[in-house]
Amino acid sequence: MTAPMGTDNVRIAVLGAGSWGTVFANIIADAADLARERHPEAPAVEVVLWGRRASVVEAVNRTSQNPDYFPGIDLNPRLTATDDAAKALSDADVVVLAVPSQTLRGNLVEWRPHLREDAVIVSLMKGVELGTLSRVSQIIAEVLEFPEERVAVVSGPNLAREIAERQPATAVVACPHEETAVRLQSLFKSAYFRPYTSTDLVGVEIGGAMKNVIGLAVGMAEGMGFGDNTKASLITRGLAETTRLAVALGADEHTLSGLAGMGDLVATCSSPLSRNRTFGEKLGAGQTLEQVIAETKQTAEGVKSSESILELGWRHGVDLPITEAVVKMLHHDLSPAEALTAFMARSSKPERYGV
Ligand SMILES: NC(=O)c1ccc[n+]([C@@H]2O[C@H](COP(=O)([O-])OP(=O)(O)OC[C@H]3O[C@@H](n4cnc5c(N)ncnc54)[C@H](O)[C@@H]3O)[C@@H](O)[C@H]2O)c1
Ligand SMILES: O=P(O)(O)OC[C@H](O)CO
Repeated sequence: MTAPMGTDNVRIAVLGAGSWGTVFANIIADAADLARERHPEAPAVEVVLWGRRASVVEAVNRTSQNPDYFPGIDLNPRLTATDDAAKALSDADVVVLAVPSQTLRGNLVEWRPHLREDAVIVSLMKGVELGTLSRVSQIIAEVLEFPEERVAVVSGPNLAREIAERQPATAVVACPHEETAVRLQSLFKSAYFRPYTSTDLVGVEIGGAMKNVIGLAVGMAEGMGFGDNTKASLITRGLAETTRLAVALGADEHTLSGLAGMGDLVATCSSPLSRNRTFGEKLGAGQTLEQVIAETKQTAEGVKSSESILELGWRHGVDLPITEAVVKMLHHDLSPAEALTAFMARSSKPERYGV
């Protein structure tokens, strides 16, 4: 990896013009403007957003807004969009992926012929694939046959709406190859978005995927009318089971107390902006799964990933009681009240076990 993120101009394609893809493309464009303002000799960065729907693409190009997701919020005017993936990918040095985790494998097969062989791929996704139990970076490496130094992940407490409003936020850019993480960090650092680096891809990805499941559980507690003790208990024990699984998969325990672990868990479990928490809240308030799915227009990754994460736990002999309760409620007709009773009645144990 040389020119893409060195001194030459950079072309970045962001695939997925939904909530996070739109905002992340905007971060990159704003970051490039700031870099140029401070260092006029900095490489030029071109950002192109790919979306499936022609109406969204047309609106971004004509009005510099994405009215379906963020009406009234102005995006960087240098951001352009296309519904032609081949065009977006043509000559892209960095390809950022922001589609649902469960569709990614099929999307990548379609996009692969258009990708540059030396491109760097960055996942913004927070899920674990059903069936294969693969993390997103593993899907990318497998389908594209890319080496680990060209696959990275960005994760953290990043509720898209707040960052669309350019409120300050932080994140982690993870890649086993530190130099890649550092170069991406410099491309993504704007006045309001501060990425840190990590080489712990496993910890960062498991933190991101599991906080969605715990967010569903906390939402259910909220919907059932429970208060802050219940929610704090779920968050804290949720972090314990996230850490157990991540460490069993080879992660560094400390990653889970960082931004991609505790940070994201707190943001998701506290915010009405979280799709996962909101989804759980509606279930806890008594709506059926079908009703909530019908009302949910954006991706709530935890609904499907709860099942693959539970299976990962079984495969590695890791106890995931909150995840198990969420799976039973979502997919096996256990009521939130029954799940809570079963959770509270589990055998007694010391607070620190298994890690
Ligand atoms: N929204 C956030 O605040 C946020 C923050 C951090 C990470 N994430 C993660 O980013 C990923 C994307 O989430 P999002 O919030 O942008 O979701 P979203 O539902 O807002 O957007 C998903 C995008 O993927 C597209 N899409 C849906 N099905 C597709 C398919 N079969 N093929 C190709 N494209 C398809 C949609 O058209 C849409 O543009 C998720 O893994 C999510 O966990 C989201
Ligand atoms: O809306 P959610 O629940 O997918 O959460 C969004 C982000 O992942 C928060 O960091």
